[in-house]
Amino acid sequence: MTENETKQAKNRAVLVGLNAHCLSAEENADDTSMEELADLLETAGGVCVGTVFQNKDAPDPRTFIGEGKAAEVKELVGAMGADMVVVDNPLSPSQQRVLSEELGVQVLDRAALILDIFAQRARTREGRLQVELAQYQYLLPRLLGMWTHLERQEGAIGTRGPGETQLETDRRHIRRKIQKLREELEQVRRVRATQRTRREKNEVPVVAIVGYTNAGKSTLLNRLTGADIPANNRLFDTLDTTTRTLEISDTCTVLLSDTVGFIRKLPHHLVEAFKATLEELSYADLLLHVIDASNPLWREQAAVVEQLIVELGAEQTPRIDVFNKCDKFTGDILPHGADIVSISAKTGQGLDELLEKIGGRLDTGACRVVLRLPYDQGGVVDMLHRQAKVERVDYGEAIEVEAVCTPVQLGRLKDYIVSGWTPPKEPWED
Ligand SMILES: Nc1nc2c(ncn2[C@@H]2O[C@H](COP(=O)(O)OP(=O)(O)OP(=O)(O)O)[C@@H](O)[C@H]2O)c(=O)[nH]1
Ligand SMILES: [Mg+2]
Repeated sequence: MTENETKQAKNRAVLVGLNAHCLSAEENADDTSMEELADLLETAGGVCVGTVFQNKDAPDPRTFIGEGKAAEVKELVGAMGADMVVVDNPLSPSQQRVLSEELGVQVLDRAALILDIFAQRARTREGRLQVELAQYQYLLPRLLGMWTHLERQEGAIGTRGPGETQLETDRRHIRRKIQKLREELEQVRRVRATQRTRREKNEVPVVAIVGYTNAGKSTLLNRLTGADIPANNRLFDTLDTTTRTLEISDTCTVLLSDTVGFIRKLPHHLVEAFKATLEELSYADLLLHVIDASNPLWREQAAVVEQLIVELGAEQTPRIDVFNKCDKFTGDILPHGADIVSISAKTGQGLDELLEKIGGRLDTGACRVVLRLPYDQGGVVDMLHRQAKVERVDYGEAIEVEAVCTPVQLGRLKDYIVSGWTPPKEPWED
């Protein structure tokens, strides 16, 4: 066991939540968000040793929960031997500092806890850079209070005393670091953009799996493609995108991607930092929104995902709602419809129907076209043999191909199509 793990295993936390009329739903705590907070704590490697909940008209500007409640929390911290307090609501940097001083232990809010989990989980270079960027952005306004939590990751930051001049040096240091991380990320992304262009040239439709954390996204990808992505019953198990090919039918092969799970109150810095990864969603030809139907809160969870899809500019992308864990489902009747399917990624139930729907979504509007390709585009013919139904190939002045293609392929091949299909007019072309 490393020193870090020993240290983390010891974290005993008191959870605190505040419900106030004047706070938005995003900022408020309730029973279910407190339960989720306990799951998050466990995922981060801590244990919950007590919970304090407070109802109040408005948060206290100084201590957030109010002096009296702070005293109560302090007592509980002492009695339970806790070394950390986690507040479900977002705290301002100064509230976080004041609380930490009054309680005598480290105080985190939900955003900081999620950041910590992401930091533990990120595996790829891009993932790590994104988390680090989000951490520094979170840290910058909090430097005065010195966030001991981060010291574990960045020994250099926390080991110095927070003297006034030192503080300025630290701020400058962090701003430089943020700048450097942005540049490194830019570099990584350029490489990825090139890969994406190559993938698009290959004309394979991209299907992205999205959904609330723990909904079963990785299990589904594993089940469909025989991949072996870890799928554990904990939050944010997957942080890095994995892509595999999947044969839907004789004429249709797709790329299927697993993505990072969403959660309520995802820290803003994190959404910002991960935006580039998540923007992959808007390049997808189809989204599979995996919903954990066995969770009584699936409606709320699905709404969070919907909202993030909009925020990421992917609301126009066609979507199939996949109600998962139907082997465990005991509640009301689930919605059903053309773009909805119930499955169990665990038992395999409903997967044929899902494949059919994916195929249908990508195949509908398939039509027979004649293409004329210059000889230097011979690769397209190979692609058509793999991805579409080729009926005839003539090698004359140019290569003439008659094939049945899906709408996605048609769009991409439009420059070569000589008959059978005219690209739809863009609204501004009239
Ligand atoms: N009963 C049942 N359990 C399932 C099903 N699908 C997934 N699970 C379980 O749900 C838990 C989470 O599954 P994952 O596939 O890791 O979920 P995920 O959406 O990838 O989660 P994150 O990567 O954390 O966002 C695991 O314990 C799975 O075994 C299902 O159809 N039925
Ligand atoms: Mg996963």
